[in-house]
Amino acid sequence: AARDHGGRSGALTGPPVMEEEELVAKIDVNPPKGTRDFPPEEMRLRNWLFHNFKEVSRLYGFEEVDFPVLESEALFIRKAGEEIRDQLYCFEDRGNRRVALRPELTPSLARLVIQRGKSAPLPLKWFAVGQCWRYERMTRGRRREHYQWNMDIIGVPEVTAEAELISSIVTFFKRIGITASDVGFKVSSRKVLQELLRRYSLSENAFGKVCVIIDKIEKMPIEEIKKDLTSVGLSEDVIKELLQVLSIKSLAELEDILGSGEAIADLKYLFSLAEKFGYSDWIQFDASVVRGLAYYTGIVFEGFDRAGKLRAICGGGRYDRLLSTFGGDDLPACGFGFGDAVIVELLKEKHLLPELSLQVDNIVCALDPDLRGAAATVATILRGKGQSTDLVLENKPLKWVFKRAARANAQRLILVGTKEWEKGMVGVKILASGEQYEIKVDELD
Ligand SMILES: OCc1cccc(Br)n1
Repeated sequence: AARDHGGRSGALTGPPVMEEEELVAKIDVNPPKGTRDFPPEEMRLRNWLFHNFKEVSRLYGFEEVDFPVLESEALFIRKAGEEIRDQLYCFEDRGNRRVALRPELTPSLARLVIQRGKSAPLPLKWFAVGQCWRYERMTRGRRREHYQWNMDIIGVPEVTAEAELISSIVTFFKRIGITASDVGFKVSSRKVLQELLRRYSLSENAFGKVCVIIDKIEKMPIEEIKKDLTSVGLSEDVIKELLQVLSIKSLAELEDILGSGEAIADLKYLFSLAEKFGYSDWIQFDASVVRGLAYYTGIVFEGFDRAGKLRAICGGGRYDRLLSTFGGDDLPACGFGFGDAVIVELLKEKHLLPELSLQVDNIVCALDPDLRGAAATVATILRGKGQSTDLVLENKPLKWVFKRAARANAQRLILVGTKEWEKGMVGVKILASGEQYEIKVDELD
């Protein structure tokens, strides 16, 4: 085919055919599988959510911390068969180091606490909002990343710490319009299991595995649960008794079986504190709550939607032995994780998604190309006053400027015209009312 100067074929109807070496395959413009972009409208919702996370953390006197998304793989290798380990996003880096994209924030927090050692003034009240990763086979089409809000209290052995954390989540829910009729917290303690299993010689390591297995009780057939429990050494009778205890929904009934040990004492204290915090109608005892992380050692809780349509909204608990698993000295610790996905599904269900749109105070436009500099001066003055200002950077018809102003919900349109500028003035149009007037630049407020 004849070639024109651009090296393209002479074909007049088809698309331009590039030279072989010029051929560039169009890249996939979607984000990697299981990940999300945050275009402006999504980013506004995310910022709104994170602002509420951070505002509650501030209200509770917590300090913000953060850690690398990339951590040593060793931080997450626990022996209890957790899902979080099966789905670890791990690889070997160019220095042949085994590393992983963090699947949760708590191990990083524990690492930093150990690093800070005795210099850290206890109790520590730290919070973080960070992206966490898992490598899940996309068969289920689920996401591979989410952002998690964490709040942790390090150095307080009393249940007052767990009560404080649950209070902070209730405060968050209230801020965004979620009520106790929408959401509740199932609360229990791993000490229930511990005290029950202490009657049978079960190894420490097996305890973590038992908890991880039980956490799947609503997600797997009961026969599989029983098979897994047998594989960690529980007899048929013990499994039967265990499953019976897990169905208990009242503390009184639990006390009849367990007697008055630490588990009951902790739970009674937590429920009495809930009364004082004013969130009694948000929480209920449920012995089946164990959470799927092996390192919990005491109170555990999870936020659930009462309509039963969604996965757990958040979850947490006490983890008094985590630091020593990393070679540090143990410190009492508790915390929770709150993901950014289920909560948005809940807000959609409840028609509580906030109306968030782009807002600017001013749009500044030069009516003549020679006034671009003047328009830049005006925009700088307005920005110096803390006013968000969109400066039109090219020659555009007024129709275009008005359209952009409407899209940006601009309060004012500032027009820089030759006649006005000669008098040191600009034209102002209040877009809501249509009112328009001229004003001296140095009187702009
Ligand atoms: O909730 C577990 C989890 C961990 C990392 C990333 C995602 Br998505 N989900």
